[in-house]
Amino acid sequence: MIIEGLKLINFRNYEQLQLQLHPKLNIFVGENAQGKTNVLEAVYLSAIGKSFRTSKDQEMIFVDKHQAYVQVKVKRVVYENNIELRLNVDKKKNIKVNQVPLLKLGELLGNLNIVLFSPEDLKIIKEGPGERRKFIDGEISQIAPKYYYNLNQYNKILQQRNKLLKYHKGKKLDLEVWNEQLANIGASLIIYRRNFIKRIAILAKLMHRKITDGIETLEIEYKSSVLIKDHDTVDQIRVGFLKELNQSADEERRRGVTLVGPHRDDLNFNINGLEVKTYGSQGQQRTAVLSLKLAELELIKGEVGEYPVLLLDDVMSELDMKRQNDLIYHLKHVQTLVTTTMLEPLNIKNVQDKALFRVIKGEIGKYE
Ligand SMILES: Nc1ncnc2c1ncn2[C@@H]1O[C@H](COP(=O)(O)OP(=O)(O)OP(=O)(O)O)[C@@H](O)[C@H]1O
Repeated sequence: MIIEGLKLINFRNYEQLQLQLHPKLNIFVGENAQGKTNVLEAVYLSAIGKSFRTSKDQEMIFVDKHQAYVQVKVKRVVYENNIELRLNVDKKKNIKVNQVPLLKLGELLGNLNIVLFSPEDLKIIKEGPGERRKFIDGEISQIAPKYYYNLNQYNKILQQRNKLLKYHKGKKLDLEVWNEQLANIGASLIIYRRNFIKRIAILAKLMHRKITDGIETLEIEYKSSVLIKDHDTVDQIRVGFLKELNQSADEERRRGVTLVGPHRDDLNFNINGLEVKTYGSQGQQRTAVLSLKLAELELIKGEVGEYPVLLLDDVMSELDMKRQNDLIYHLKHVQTLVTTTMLEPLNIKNVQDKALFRVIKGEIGKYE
């Protein structure tokens, strides 16, 4: 799929922008704080319904204005999607796809698939399990909106269960009904995660092998908080989950919080048997994330039948020549939006299919 055009009104530092995109490589060049990332943010918003930089929609509205408008025209193999978002200062945002207003944010997912690679993604490797869960949830939600719905349900049940535990901390409490609900929906999340991680792990291993000329083996492993076996069915997982909730009941009462479940899952990244977070060099960590991102492209292609749009925010110039070449090789069939402060470090001389844009103070023109 490709984005044909983008229109912004009062979005971040763009008062008015109408942009035609190239079907392959689009490079946005500009000094710091000119509005390069804002363009990627608008695209991300049209795909996911949220920003990757802020949880407050209001921050994306041009200061002192009341509404921001974002329109993205997506061309897919057999149909087109016209996505429109209106962010409002004092009420919820409105989203339309092909003129039809959406009732829930989840309905937007899948209309435009994207993969974002930004310096922040190193957090997936370097920081706590919450970052890795955010990654898993974001990726699965894009290809399986049912997962997004289940995840929201799970979080609601979890929140209420935690409230009860906290309120009755140290006291006896009957949680049977809550446990049943948590285990039911939690088991389905675990199955989705197990399958997704299995698939992305295979693809990322292949990518990483190629990028490192076969020297490094990247393994990604699902560390489920609930004890599961490889071929457990959803029902077996549900039963196991319930058992663990019962076993940890006393501890939960003491601590006033839910101790078992997908909200405590994690991922392990190993290179040649060593944990990347602890033993990997900066370069290895960056390459592991690159492999993961390339794997995502392939996984989405396998799932929806088309490559997603790739957003590279300020990461290209951080890669060495070999890795840039590997990346560009993989992008032959993928529409890509790249931001950079300088063109020189980018190894793109041999890439014919491209458009260069110059970004200055919320205006975009041809790069001359
Ligand atoms: N709501 C807003 N209204 C008006 N301007 C805004 C708003 N939010 C951000 N900006 C402006 O947008 C600019 C930052 O844009 P952006 O984050 O896209 O920078 P960038 O070109 O990617 O820079 P860098 O290379 O530093 O990452 C800043 O000048 C900032 O003041």
